[in-house]
Parts: sequence; structure tokens; C-alpha cells
Amino acid sequence: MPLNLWLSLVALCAMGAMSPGPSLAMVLRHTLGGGRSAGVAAGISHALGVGLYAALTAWGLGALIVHYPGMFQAIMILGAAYLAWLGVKALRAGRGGALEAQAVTTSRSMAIRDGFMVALANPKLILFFVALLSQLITPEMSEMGKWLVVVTAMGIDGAWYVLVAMALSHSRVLPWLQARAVWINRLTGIVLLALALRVVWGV
Ligand SMILES: NC(=[NH2+])NCCC[C@H](N)C(=O)O
Repeated sequence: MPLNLWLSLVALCAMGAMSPGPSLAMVLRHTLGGGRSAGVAAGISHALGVGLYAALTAWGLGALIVHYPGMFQAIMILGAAYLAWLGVKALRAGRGGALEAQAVTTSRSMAIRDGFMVALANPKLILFFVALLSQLITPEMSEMGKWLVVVTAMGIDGAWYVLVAMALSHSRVLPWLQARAVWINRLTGIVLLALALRVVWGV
């Protein structure tokens, strides 16, 4: 892969990873509820999901979806349903009240599961791969080139969310955020539900 193509790939992936959305909300929620190790675990398992999509895109998901648009819609709707469910869960976690710490506690295994599932269900990610990343992949691309796409997308997403989890779980930041966990959970719930509605609206 020529260097300039790879650099566009890096820029595209960095923009995708950094733009706020359900994945950021998920890493934030697990950092708040489970601390640094849960946040980092969520970031890493999320990156594995990103890598899976990148691989599917590199080896032909885009072409498949062009042939079967109904499949794309079905995936988007399933993703939206999952986000809506997470949204409801976040809203209900917020109802526990600031003093009931358990109400927002999450474990590392929950973080790993949610990280992966949110990556798969996030409509922003599906669009990113089908509409944007697929443009950079040509049929003539070598196997090495395709692997490079997968590793780049996974590495950038993983590095970004691990960084986010580390920053948010800093000993000065975390207590401040935890004191506002109820509001952050409510906001997260509303954002997830709104995004799910928008996806269903647009399909
Ligand atoms: N390479 C990507 N597009 N990654 C997607 C990350 C998703 C997005 N940043 C979000 O929080 O929802």
C-alpha cells in the first residue's frame, strides 16, 4: 500500500475513532462504574470488534451489501435496537441515586462484553466501514494491504479508547465524574435512545 494511501487511512480512522458517539459513551460508562481496568478492557474489546468489521470490509462485506441492501437495513435496525436497550439500561442505572454506588457498578467481564457488542452494533461504525473505509479498498489490493487496513483500524481505535479510559480514570478526574454518575448515565441513556431513533427513522 502506498504511503499516502496509508496516511489517508490513518486520518480517516483517527477521525472515526475520535468522533463522539455510543462507543465513547460505553467506555465512559465502564470507566465510571468499574474504574481503570474496566475502561481499558472495554476499549480493547471494542477495538477487536472494530478489527472484525475492518476485516469483513477488506474481504468483501461492502460488495455483499451493495448486492443485498435489505441486509444492510436489517443490520442497522438490529444495531439500533441494541443501542436503545443499552440506553434504557443507562437510564435505569441512573435512577439508583448518587449515594448508591452499586447502582452504577460494572465488572470487567461486563466491560469486555459491552465493548465488543457496542462495536458490532454501533450504526456509526457500520456506516464508517461500508460507506467510507470501503472506498480505500480496491479489488487489486494485496492480502498484506488488507491486513494493514485491519491492523491500522484496530490499532487506532484501541489506542484512542485506552487513552480515553486512562485519562478518565485519573485519580483527579474519576471522583469528579463519579459524583456526577447519575447525570452522566442519564445523558448517555438519552443520547443512545436518540441515536437509535435516528437510525430507525433514516432506514
Ligand atoms: N474507526 C471508527 N469509526 N471507530 C468508531 C468509533 C465510534 C465512535 N467514535 C463512537 O463513539 O461512536
